[in-house]
Amino acid sequence: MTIIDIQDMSFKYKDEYVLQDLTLQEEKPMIIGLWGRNGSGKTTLMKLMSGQERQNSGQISILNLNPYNNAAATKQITYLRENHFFGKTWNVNDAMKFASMFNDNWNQEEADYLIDLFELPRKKKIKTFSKGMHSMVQSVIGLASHAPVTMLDEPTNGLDAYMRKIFMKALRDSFEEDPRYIMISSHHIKEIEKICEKLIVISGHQVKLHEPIEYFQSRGAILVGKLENIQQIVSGDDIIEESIIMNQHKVMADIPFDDRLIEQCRDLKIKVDKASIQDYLVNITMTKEANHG
Ligand SMILES: Nc1ncnc2c1ncn2[C@@H]1O[C@H](COP(=O)(O)OP(=O)(O)OP(=O)(O)O)[C@@H](O)[C@H]1O
Repeated sequence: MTIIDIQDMSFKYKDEYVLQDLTLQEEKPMIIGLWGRNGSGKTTLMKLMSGQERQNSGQISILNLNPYNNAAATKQITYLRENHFFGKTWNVNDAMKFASMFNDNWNQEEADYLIDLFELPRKKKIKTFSKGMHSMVQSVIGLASHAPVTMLDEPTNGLDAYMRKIFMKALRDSFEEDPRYIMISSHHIKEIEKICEKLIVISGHQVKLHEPIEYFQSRGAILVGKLENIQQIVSGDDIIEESIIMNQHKVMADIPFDDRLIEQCRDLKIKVDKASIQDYLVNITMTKEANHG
């Protein structure tokens, strides 16, 4: 069954395109990461997929339904945006009651378990909560809703290291109990790489990459050595960052970091390391001019 089918979809605010001719297809449940630089359009994509915005052109189909203005579709979709709005006087119990009315698969037992796990006070007004506590309330709703398509926008925003760990485990446990399509956006790639099966990278108004997480874990090499030696291995088009340090050339290349590369570099006296996923992603989503300074 097709879960997500987005074809040549474009969306603009006033005259400015945020997403242009974007295509994305998903056929199976998974936890998937959504990464992109600030303003790349992650939130906008989630809003479109949850029917809160309408595309200017192209098609969006979620579980074979067009989500815009469609109650049947939105019942299957949970989208928790950053700084989700809660009523001014609401406490955690009120928020759960409200969320349960809009989610057919609501699991109150899981909500209760997560509220205790996150140590959230049930009777205090949510508006007095810290940023991290606010994020946790959103995560409880996101997970307890058990919607076939769940989207969490920066769910770990404001969470300390301990709570991030707890949240990630809760997310994994919830998914294992009931596999569904859970998309989480985050700037903390190191954190989401551990639980995501795939990663979507948004850049240049489109899905630039949509690959298994292993692709990112094996891609991106940093080479340091003589330029003429590096050029024997790496073509100019593959170079995504370069600099000169103490007469040595240092480049990051968009190539696989594997045994063959290590061997080639050894023969040519080039020092080679795997680039971090974070640095690799930043470089492949930067303009060429900015990277070659
Ligand atoms: N309501 C709006 N009106 C006009 N422009 C908007 C509006 N909301 C977002 N934008 C613009 O759309 C672009 C994409 O914003 P969006 O919030 O989707 O990015 P994002 O990838 O989620 O960013 P971040 O990582 O900073 O949260 C930005 O240029 C933003 O300024």
